[in-house]
Parts: sequence; structure tokens; C-alpha cells
Amino acid sequence: MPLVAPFRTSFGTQTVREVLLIRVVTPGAEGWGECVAMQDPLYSSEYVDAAEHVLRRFLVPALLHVGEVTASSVAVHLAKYKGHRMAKAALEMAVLDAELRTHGQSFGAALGSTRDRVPCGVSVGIMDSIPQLLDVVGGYLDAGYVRIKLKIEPGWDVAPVRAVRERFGDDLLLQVDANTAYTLSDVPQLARLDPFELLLIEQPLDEEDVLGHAELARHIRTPICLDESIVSARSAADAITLGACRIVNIKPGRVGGYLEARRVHDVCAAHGVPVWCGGMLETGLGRAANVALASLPGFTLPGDTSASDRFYRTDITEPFVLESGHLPVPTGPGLGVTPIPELLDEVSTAQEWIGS
Ligand SMILES: CC(=O)N[C@@H](Cc1ccc2ccccc2c1)C(=O)O
Ligand SMILES: [Mg+2]
Repeated sequence: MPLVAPFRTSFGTQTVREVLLIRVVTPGAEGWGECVAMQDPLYSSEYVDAAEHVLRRFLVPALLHVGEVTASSVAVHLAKYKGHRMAKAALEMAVLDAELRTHGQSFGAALGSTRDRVPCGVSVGIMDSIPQLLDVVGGYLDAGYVRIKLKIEPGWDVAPVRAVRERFGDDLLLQVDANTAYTLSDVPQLARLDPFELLLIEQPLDEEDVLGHAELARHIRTPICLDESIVSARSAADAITLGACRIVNIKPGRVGGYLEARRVHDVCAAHGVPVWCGGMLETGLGRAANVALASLPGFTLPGDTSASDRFYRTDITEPFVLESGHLPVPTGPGLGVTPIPELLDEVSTAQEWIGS
């Protein structure tokens, strides 16, 4: 799927999204899952071809051998295979969708939704110039987004943040995301962000450097939020206990599924740690599930649950359209959305049936 504009982060520039979808067929209903892995292993170790391979070779056969499968048992059946959380999450999502459609229950109702719409933030890429950045940010604010997140990297951090603060004022909800681009030697530079009263700085250091984030937290005022480091409820509890983060970005694919995402939410709530729903440039399928998740009570910060047109001119489902800075939580059975066949066909490059 082509992106409406190049999206540049500290780990590269994306112009196209290659996405792996899973359709599960059961006697009761069909279910859809979306794997959030990128085409290349730049955000994490997973990537589309690897996810496809591990699903075909190990994960789908494991479920086919079980026979009767429920969504809550998928993770147990797949646990013997290490890692591949995004691939596992996509499979569990498809089984959960089929199960919920069969019983006529929405994702929101199943996960514990307490709201019927969620406030939406937007992730803004690294730009070629400050004027271009200010134009793009202005456009998103005009569209109604309630929070701005700026991608940063060494050489593009203090100046863009200062420019956005000076242009749009101190009341703007503003945060940054480094995608692991800094090290502890950058502490002085990161401390220069403190005067701008950011909501948070997301994943400044390497995803495995939990103690480094705890050390960084002793030298900067901006609250640290972790993304890539949080791969499960256990890792969230460990990071919080070690003082590595005060806020958590929850991405169901990164933690192994929506059921684990709810456990991350519960662990963070138990520690009084606010969470928000991150984004992986999902189609309307993953977007529907993320908006439902983002409506749980502990999601007290606006997430990267942007409208479909933030990234795509044409989504494969009915588009999610921002209404007064919010997206409505789908109410239909399961995801509440399904791919529109002709739109899915237009972007499909390959498909494969794996049956028992
Ligand atoms: C919205 C946002 O910033 N997402 C990720 C980074 C990201 C960036 C580019 C991507 C391209 C294809 C698939 C996933 C991607 C995720 C983040 O929060 O760190
Ligand atoms: Mg991030």
C-alpha cells in the first residue's frame, strides 16, 4: 500500500507499506488478523517474509493440530516457539475476531472498553526543513489531532521542538520519539529538551538498554516512555520497577497480541503508569482493534491512533475519519470492519491457503 507521503524516522524512510494479513475460517465465522511487522527488520527483528515463514512452517500448523481453538488458548499453543510476537499476535487477532463475530461481541466489549470514542494524536516524521515541518504540523492541528509527536534523531531534535513550541504555543500536547537513536553520551543534548515541557520522550536508547533508560531518567526531566523495549507484561513490570519509564506505549503486535496488550495495560495501571496506544501504520483492520484497545480506562494519553488518511489515500476497509479529534470505537461484532474485497484485491500481491 503506497503511503500518502514519505515517512522518515531515525531508522529509515518508508514510502510503501507491505503488510501481511491473516484470514481464519471457522465453522462460525471468518476472522481477520494484521501482522504489524515491517518489510525490513528496522524497527524490530521481525519482518514480513519471516513472519510469513514462521506462520506457515510452525504457528498455523500448531493450531491446526489442536482442533478446537479459542483465542485465549492461542498463546499457550504457540508458546513453545520462541519470539515472533508480531506473527503470533496476527494469528491470535484473527482467531479472536472469528470467535467474537461468532458470538456477536465487539473487540471493545471483549477487552473492557469504557468509552465509545478515543482522542487521537499523530506521529510526524523527520522533515527536510523546519518550515516544512511547521506546515505539516499546522495541517494536522487543523485536521483536529489533539497531540503532536515528532520523530527525532541526533541533528534533528532541539531545533524542531523549539520551532513547534514557538509557533503553536505552550498548551500544545507535544512529545518526541527517537526510536532508539541516542546513547547515554547524548544526555546533555537530551536534557536540552527539558525546557519545552514535553509530555514524554519515547525510546531514546537501545531497546535492550533498560538500565540505561533508568540512568537517563536521573539526568533529564522529560518523562521517559518506552516502546521497543516493552515486549510483554513482564517486561513492562520490570522496566517500571527499575525506573526505566514512567509511561508506556502499548502496541499489541509488539507484545504478542491484544490479550497480552490488555495484561500490559493492567500491570501499568497497577503501578499507576499511564499508557497510550502506539501505531504501526496499520490498515483499518489493525486500526479498528487499536481504537478498541485505546478505549480501556488506563489509556489516559492520546495515542498514535490516527485516521486512515494519515498514511493511506485508500484504506482496505471503510476509512477511519477523525471527528473533533477523536475516532469512534467500532461497535460491530469482532473488529467491526472487514476488508472491502475489491480494495483488498487492488493491493494484494500474493495469497496462500494453509489448511488442515
Ligand atoms: C506511528 C509511529 O511512529 N510508529 C512507530 C514507528 C514506525 C515507523 C514506520 C513504520 C513503517 C511501517 C510499519 C511500522 C512503522 C513503525 C513508533 O511509534 O515508533
Ligand atoms: Mg515509537
